[in-house]
Amino acid sequence: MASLHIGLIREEKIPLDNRVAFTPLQCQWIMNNYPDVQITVQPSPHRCYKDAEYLAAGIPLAEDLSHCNILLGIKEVPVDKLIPHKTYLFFSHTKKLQPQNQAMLKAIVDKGITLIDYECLVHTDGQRILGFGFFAGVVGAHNGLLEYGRRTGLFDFKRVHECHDFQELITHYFGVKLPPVKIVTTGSGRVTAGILEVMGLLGIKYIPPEEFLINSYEYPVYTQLKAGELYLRRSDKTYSREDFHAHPELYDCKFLPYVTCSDILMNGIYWDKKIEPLFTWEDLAKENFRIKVIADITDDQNGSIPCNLGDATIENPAYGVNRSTRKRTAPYEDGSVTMMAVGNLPNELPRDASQFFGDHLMKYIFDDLLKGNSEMIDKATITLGGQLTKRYAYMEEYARGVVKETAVK
Ligand SMILES: NC(=O)c1ccc[n+]([C@@H]2O[C@H](COP(=O)([O-])OP(=O)(O)OC[C@H]3O[C@@H](n4cnc5c(N)ncnc54)[C@H](O)[C@@H]3O)[C@@H](O)[C@H]2O)c1
Repeated sequence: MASLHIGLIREEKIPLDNRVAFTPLQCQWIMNNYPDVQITVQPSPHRCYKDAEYLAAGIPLAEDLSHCNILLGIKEVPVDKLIPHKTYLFFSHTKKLQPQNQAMLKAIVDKGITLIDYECLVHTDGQRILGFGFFAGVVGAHNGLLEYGRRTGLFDFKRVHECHDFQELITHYFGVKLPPVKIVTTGSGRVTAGILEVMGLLGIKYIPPEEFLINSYEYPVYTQLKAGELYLRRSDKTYSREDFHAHPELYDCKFLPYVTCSDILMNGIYWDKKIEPLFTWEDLAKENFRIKVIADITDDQNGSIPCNLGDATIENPAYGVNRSTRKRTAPYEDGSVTMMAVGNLPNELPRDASQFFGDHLMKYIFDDLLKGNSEMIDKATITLGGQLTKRYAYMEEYARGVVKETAVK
């Protein structure tokens, strides 16, 4: 194996991200276990792991990373920070020809850069390898409960970002006795795994969907609706995963009965424009709409949750939506549903989110990255030395800077 020098770049996209691809201890482990690998960290005042923590772990800091062959970041890299002829790994958000990143991809081509996109790294069954969904689910579930507690005045939680890390958050759950709240969760991916983690930590009892629909409980309970329980093909009332993914427009959504028997909705299901929303504005305005708080972790504006009117912030994660006027209100106003909708939830637990990410990077990607000649890496390589690879040839006009009206956001 040839010797390799990895650089961890400082996040520069505004708003500044606090996550990182490898923690100090992960860097130390790599340097101890891979004698041919060196790591250098670009100093950063806003990274969740401080420069001093990298130094304490024996990882050198340097502003200039021009000696590194591979540069690892998280978010898009500003054009003027891209170093020519390097190999970069980060979430580029370019494969759907997103207009906001077109200039960056053009610069990547012009500067002869190799771009490997984390989002395109998949297992052989097509499942994405890297993502931050689990901690989005943890933070979203916590925030959903917190908003319910504040809305009803029944209990209060500390904010997640005021905790050092997940371990500290868990200590705040000791001895918490929640009121008899009914929580409906959707999805089965990483986000939902994070939601279920919080349900488990708080001792909230799982109830199967069919029982949840008809029963009341004197203790807190939740149910989980996976896609197969939420969507049925209109023609024959069946569900097949492949068919649903290929033809979601042929499926009806079966969520409606749950709006009348749930207090909190925690939404973690994948959505796109062809998939029916969970309910309509008309349903929201009805007397029997019982849900008081929606933690929309999936967080598509006007998406699976029609009353998602856009993002709130980590500082103020919730707003209200008046059920009749459909207007944004203060979070807990009478006649409104409380919406918790934040697009960067993992940034509330950046140390854990980074560690989780780095673990998966080490486990599933690192060896392929070092040895080269990897199909998995090839599939995620958008540009090689500034040339679009065959798989991404459809981006040719976009990469040249040609503006098309069909591009998606
Ligand atoms: N608010 C935030 O901070 C935040 C953070 C991370 C993820 N998210 C969002 O949460 C949602 C879920 O993320 P996740 O990490 O759990 O995803 P995941 O990749 O772990 O799971 C997605 C699930 O959707 C299914 N799916 C994939 N493609 C599909 C298709 N074309 N049609 C129907 N179903 C499909 C998969 O089978 C899988 O079960 C996504 O929309 C994601 O963008 C939000």
